[in-house]
Amino acid sequence: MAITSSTNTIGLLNLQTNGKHWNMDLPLFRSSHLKVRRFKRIFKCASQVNDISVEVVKPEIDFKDPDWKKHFQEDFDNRFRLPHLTDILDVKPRPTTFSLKSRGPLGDGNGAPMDTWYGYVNDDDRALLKVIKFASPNSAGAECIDPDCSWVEQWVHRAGPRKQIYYEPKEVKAAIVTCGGLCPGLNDVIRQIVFTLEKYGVKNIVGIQFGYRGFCDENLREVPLSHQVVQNINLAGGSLLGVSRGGPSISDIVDSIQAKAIDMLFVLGGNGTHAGANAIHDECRKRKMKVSVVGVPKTIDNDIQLMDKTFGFDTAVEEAQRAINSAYIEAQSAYHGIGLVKLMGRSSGFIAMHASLSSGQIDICLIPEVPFKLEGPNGLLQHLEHLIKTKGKAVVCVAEGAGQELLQKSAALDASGNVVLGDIGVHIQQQIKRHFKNIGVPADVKYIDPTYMVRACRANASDAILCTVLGQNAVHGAFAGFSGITTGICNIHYVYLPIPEVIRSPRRVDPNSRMWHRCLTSTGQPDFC
Ligand SMILES: Nc1ncnc2c1ncn2[C@@H]1O[C@H](COP(=O)(O)OP(=O)(O)OP(=O)(O)O)[C@@H](O)[C@H]1O
Ligand SMILES: O=P(O)(O)OC[C@H]1O[C@](O)(CO)[C@@H](O)[C@@H]1O
Ligand SMILES: [Mg+2]
Repeated sequence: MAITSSTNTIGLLNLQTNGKHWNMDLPLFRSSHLKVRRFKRIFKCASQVNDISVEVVKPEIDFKDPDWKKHFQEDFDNRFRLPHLTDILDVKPRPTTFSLKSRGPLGDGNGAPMDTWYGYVNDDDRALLKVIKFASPNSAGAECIDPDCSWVEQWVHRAGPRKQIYYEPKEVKAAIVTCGGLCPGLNDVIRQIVFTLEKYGVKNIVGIQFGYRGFCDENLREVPLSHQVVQNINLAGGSLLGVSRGGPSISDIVDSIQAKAIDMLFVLGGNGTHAGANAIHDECRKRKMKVSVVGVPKTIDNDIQLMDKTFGFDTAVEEAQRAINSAYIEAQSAYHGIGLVKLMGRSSGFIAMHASLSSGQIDICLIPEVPFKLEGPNGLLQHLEHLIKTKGKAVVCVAEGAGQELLQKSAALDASGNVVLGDIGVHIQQQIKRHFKNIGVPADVKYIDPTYMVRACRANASDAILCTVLGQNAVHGAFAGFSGITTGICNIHYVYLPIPEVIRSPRRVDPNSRMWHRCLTSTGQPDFC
């Protein structure tokens, strides 16, 4: 596998097993050798893995250079600089039309900003990306840049309304598109984008139907959006505009943006959608178009880098918890009951980990980041046998991407090119039944797969607030003249980030993190190696 170079990466681990290629960041120093040893241990654990090769790309920083911190910070500032219309176009700003001081009963949003109102964000405002000072690379979850774990400030741009804007609101045509899978809160974000655009004075707002596909399918017309249209859409789950995977080429999408005369494009989606948004931004730049492309990260999997969480994740966890509760009740009420719940999480086990933690009812949590064995003295089945003997019941939660090496490999891809996973839930269910039959111990296995139920619901309170802030900030970012950016929450502050930095690789549960250790403490499960 080719090693992709990433300037945010001090080292990069290229790990090959007989069945799989894993390309992982060593996000920051954390003693490469320690980390390699740990990965080797983890991967040897998986029963199908018998060939491991590991390569660590040498750190690019020369820590002997007395100025290395300065160089690191300069490089960091460059990487996190937000692309702006003025990078390629000679456009001049004008005073903003957004002011909460100037709102009148008609809400026309056209009042002049008041100099005495301190509600604007300064372009030089920053928020800290990393807030823990680790004393040692061996501290749990440590991310260190150098072997001494020196403190290096990493600042990112604060999100919010600016005093100067780069568009004439009355002339703006803004479009919103939602791509990928569903996620609770999509409608809340659409609604806030529309409200905020109108607050600036934008009249021409449209929705693109069914993801990127809607740009080029003649049967899919633009949907006019206004306060009235979106007023109550947050009361239902799903997306008013529809979603899809796959779709037209970037150049066809940009042709369509040009033909439709769109000035601002708000893109709601996960890592694939953001890769698309960034490519659209690049192509618009190449064509010298005055277009702001702004993302709002959407994924119940919570697999976007650098953010505290993505919208929809909390709601998905809450829904998942209901399924776990049902599995628990079934297991408790049956003789030798075993409840098994499969949850979404293609390559990241955040939903499974958080739902296990929040329910407090899980004995075994299985995630893609931590391989496990079914058979043998340290295997999952042996532990289940022990739980049935000692507690009389057991509840297991498995993320859909976990234990894929235990299943027959398939080459199938979805329309976006994502690998179609094997059904680990069904496999584990069958193996548990077979095992208990073989040992002559009765076991009543109840399997629950709430997959689409956890994401087709309406956003809960905390997600609704997050969606509101992100939707508003997306509009502020576009009016400020940024493009190729996304908006998120970072250490409880709201920030703008350049898209490439958040999609370098999917965010995964770190098996060395305190959160995973807390989950293990809560379930009491052993390592299944
Ligand atoms: N590398 C890429 N470059 C350009 N467009 C992409 C890329 N990857 C995916 N896309 C497009 O982005 C859209 C959504 O991608 P995908 O289906 O992977 O969902 P996602 O945004 O990752 O969300 P989810 O979290 O639901 O998987 C699709 O229309 C797909 O064609
Ligand atoms: O069936 P679909 O729509 O392709 O979505 C399934 C995928 O969506 C996700 O929830 C990401 O949105 C993954 O966890 C899951 O693999
Ligand atoms: Mg994706």
